[in-house]
Amino acid sequence: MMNYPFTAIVGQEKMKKALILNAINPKIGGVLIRGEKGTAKSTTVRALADLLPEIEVVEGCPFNCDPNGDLCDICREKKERGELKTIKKKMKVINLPIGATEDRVIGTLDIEKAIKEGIKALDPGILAEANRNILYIDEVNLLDDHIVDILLDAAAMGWNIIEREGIKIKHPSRFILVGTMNPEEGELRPQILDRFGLMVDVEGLNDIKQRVEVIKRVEEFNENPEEFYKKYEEEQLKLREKIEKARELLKNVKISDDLLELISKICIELGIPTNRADITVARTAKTIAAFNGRDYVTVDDVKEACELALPHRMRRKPFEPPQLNKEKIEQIFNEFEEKNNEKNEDEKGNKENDKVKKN
Ligand SMILES: Nc1ncnc2c1ncn2[C@@H]1O[C@H](COP(=O)(O)OP(=O)(O)OP(=O)(O)O)[C@@H](O)[C@H]1O
Repeated sequence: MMNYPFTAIVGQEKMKKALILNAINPKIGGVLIRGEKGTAKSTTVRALADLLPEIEVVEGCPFNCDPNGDLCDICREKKERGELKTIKKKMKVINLPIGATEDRVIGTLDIEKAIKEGIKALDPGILAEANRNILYIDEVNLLDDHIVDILLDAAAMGWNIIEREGIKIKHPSRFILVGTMNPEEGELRPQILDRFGLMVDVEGLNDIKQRVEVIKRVEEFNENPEEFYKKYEEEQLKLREKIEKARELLKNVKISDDLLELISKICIELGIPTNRADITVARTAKTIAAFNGRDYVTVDDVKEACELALPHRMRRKPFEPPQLNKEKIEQIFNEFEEKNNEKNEDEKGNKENDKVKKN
């Protein structure tokens, strides 16, 4: 069945931005989307598939090995023999259903065959498919604890490791974790919360015009998905190209030491212990700059990145919803801008003094 087009989602800009940023830069580390029922969370994640770029993978590899990155045993042998061929493949959204068993997630291993043939004895699971793709979990807060632990281990190491009766088989598994959840059905364990690069709170639309537009578009889409898609084809193409360009530009995006200091100051003053926070804010700010077609980061990019990367990392009591201390952040940004203005004034003054001296 055809997906509802991403560019036809009404409003919900923050959720759309967070997903796009991850498509540009997988190193951001995914996104957790929290919100009430029926606010287009799952529709938007599924719609992202159409916008995803192509990546280079080893031809025929069930784990989508990166020819220039970590390789599974089969690809490593091929490389040593000089037989490694690469092809381009579109990134995908891989669904992890809530009821998935451990075998389905990590794959199944034929032990007798594995002794002789190694990794060839593995029937790949979801973690294989998810390598270098988006791993999507709807209702991630309802996922079985045991499966959560498997995901956390794989995410921490970048490898899926299967140990059975003294035999150890592994393959690369670096996925972009995207989860959606309705907080009314329970909060998420802090360990998994911290694994998401970004977090977005989605609220239902409160504008009559926007809500009417949703009814019209969804009805039109259901009546004739192909026709509906055609209406948005050009916009989809434009956005895909913008993502593609941003991926190229990202390599050259620079961030000043002043802005790095600002990021760390914010994290310290908000009492966020993990350095992962600073790193993610910086990466996200660079990616926002690239999406806007710039090769340098601005204060506004940092501000937007903080709003996406920090809320779920704030200290809070157990089971309290994650929330950003917006006033505190605003204050730090104001101080930064005041200091910058003073610096600029001083520099201007110095230049004028120089002029006077020269004359
Ligand atoms: N802003 C929007 N733009 C377009 N369609 C929307 C919007 N908000 C809701 N919808 C439509 O409402 C329906 C419900 O959306 P969806 O299933 O994605 O919600 P959800 O947030 O994932 O909630 P649930 O957990 O109930 O599935 C879909 O048909 C979707 O297209």
